[in-house]
Amino acid sequence: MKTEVKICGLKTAEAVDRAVALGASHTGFIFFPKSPRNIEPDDAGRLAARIRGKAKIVAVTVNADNDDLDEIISALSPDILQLHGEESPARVLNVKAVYGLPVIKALSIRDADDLRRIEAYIGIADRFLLDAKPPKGSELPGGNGVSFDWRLLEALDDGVDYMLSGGLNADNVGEALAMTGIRAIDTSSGVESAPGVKDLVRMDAFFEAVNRAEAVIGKHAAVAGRNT
Ligand SMILES: O=C(O)c1ccccc1N[C@@H]1O[C@H](COP(=O)(O)O)[C@@H](O)[C@H]1O
Repeated sequence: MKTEVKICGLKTAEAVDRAVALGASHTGFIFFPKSPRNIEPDDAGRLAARIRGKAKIVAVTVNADNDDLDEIISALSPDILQLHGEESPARVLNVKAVYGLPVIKALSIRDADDLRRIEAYIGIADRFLLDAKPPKGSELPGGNGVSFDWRLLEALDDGVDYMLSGGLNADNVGEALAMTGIRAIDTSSGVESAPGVKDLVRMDAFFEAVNRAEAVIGKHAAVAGRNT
């Protein structure tokens, strides 16, 4: 099974084109003024037009109100909304009812209690994005380049559909895929040369690492299959 890869925080045509050429399944555009990856809705709409239909277009928002969502959705026409703030289950339901778009609810994880917060959103959010808790002092709820303890995911019910996020880069993504068994991942700062600056070489390296890990995992599965 091919790993779904979301490249988030895209701001340039070069980065958008490269992400899709490399096989990204999802492209993320950040609407959060404090972020170095913040993009104006019209600019995001122009970039998304280059790749619409080739990869899912995800609008990433943080505690956005309906006025903000109206503007973003009308400029971008995203396939998916990623709610990366403290949106309650009731707010997620409301957003889905008003806009009729699938919602990825991001949750920040540091310990087992954080992971249990998923339960309140089951049957409401279409998918989850599990990110690390921001370090103390960070103004960003995501995009901090930090990972959480992936062993916590062992406690997660098999039926929970999520993307793994937080500090993934070419050096650790193979281990993340092998350890968690997840086939849906998300990265932002791990493919940048500076905050908000996507680096095509790092993007290439990230996808190479994913492809290498898939080949190894596939081989192990084939051997296991022969031995059963
Ligand atoms: O990237 C940001 O600046 C950002 C701002 C506000 C909300 C979410 C944001 N990013 C999300 O966080 C993940 C993880 O980032 P990283 O790989 O650890 O840098 C990113 O992919 C976005 O979905």
